[in-house]
Amino acid sequence: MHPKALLDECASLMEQVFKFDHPADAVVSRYFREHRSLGPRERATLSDTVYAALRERLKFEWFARSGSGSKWRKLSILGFPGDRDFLKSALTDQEKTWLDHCLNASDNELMAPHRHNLPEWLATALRDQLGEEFDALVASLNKMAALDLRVNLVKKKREAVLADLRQAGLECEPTPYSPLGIRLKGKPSLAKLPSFVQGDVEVQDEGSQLLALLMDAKRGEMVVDFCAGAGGKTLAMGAAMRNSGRLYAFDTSAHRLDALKPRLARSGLSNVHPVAIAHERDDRIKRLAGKIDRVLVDAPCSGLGTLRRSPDLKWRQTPASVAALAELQAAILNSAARLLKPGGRLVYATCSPLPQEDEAIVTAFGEAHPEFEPMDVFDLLGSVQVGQAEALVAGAEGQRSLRLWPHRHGTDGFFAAVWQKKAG
Ligand SMILES: C[S@@+](CC[C@H](N)C(=O)[O-])C[C@H]1O[C@@H](n2cnc3c(N)ncnc32)[C@H](O)[C@@H]1O
Repeated sequence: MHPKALLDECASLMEQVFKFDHPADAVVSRYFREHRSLGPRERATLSDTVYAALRERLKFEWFARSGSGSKWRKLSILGFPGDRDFLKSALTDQEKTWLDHCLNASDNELMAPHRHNLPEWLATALRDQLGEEFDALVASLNKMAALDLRVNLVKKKREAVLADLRQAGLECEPTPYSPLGIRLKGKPSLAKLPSFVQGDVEVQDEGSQLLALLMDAKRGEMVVDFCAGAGGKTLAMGAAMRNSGRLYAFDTSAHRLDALKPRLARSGLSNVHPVAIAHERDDRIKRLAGKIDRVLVDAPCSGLGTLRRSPDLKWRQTPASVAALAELQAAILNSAARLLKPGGRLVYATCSPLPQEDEAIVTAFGEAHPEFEPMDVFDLLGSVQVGQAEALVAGAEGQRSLRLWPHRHGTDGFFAAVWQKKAG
């Protein structure tokens, strides 16, 4: 496609994504469905351009206050990836001069928001938590998340899969923390890779693997994944249970549970039972009260720990949306806790770094439920062969929680707390 036409396509997609009425990945997918003539390289350029503008929105919008042409065209010029000469062949002389001026602007000329590119409420919350590490977090959010795989132990051991992947020409290494993880170099396509097709591996961020490991689900148990979604953690737990016992995958979104089905088929697991529920107080859940060994609440959350993959979330979430999520999280955790039998384990997790969605929910739950004893995540990680556990936890000794950050651990930002229901 001619660079001028490609830039026009970028500007048109940019305008749609920047309405922020739907998740960016959904808007991009819809655009591609409606523009079938776009080839794979053009699609990659469009999506890289839009995601760059979402990541660096405040800086780009600041630059876009000067120059000529529409805002969407200017954001596209700034976000356009790759060969500058190719891009410049689509620009007027005036635009070329403007772009050079923007590219040559030094960090000192920018104000703090144009460097961190976060809404002020979120920048404040993260600075409060991280102090001097805030800049390192900001830098990490502009890097691409690595492509991590989890080995399906029902089918193969990690060493064998590493050998298969290398044989297939992929560069890969074991992940530093998860004993089941493999980190790939680059973003190779997996669709036709034998290890993927035959279910030896599943795509799962290393942090998400650690959450599933905290459940330590065992053979023959009754386990509930309360907010299973497309089943990233369900599949990990099903394999940990060695395809035995019963693992219920609940979710209010039947659509998301549908996405679990092809993954289940690849995995070879037959112990997973997906159930679409109406809400967290659904009658089907009440029937299981007091009968379950382990319950995972991977709660619906702001997703602000996943900004490397979904930078639009920082513009779509607000303090009000976070407050509404916190109410839902507390309600789900309270309902899910009823499922546990004495001695059972409850794990509450989010992919949010915000204390309102994490520690505040945990504290309120602990105060209302003295029958649940906090467990120390440091000890639990050690017992499931996770290395360097002291680097992964936060909070008071005896009841530490998991706290993962992209800049420290190379994972998405995750939080998890664990309790055991007291016997009798
Ligand atoms: C963080 S996502 C789950 C991701 C999933 N566990 C995984 O590992 O891929 C949260 C999920 O909670 C579901 N959800 C929202 N409200 C719910 C409710 N009241 N009860 C159960 N699930 C709910 C959402 O549909 C969403 O799929």
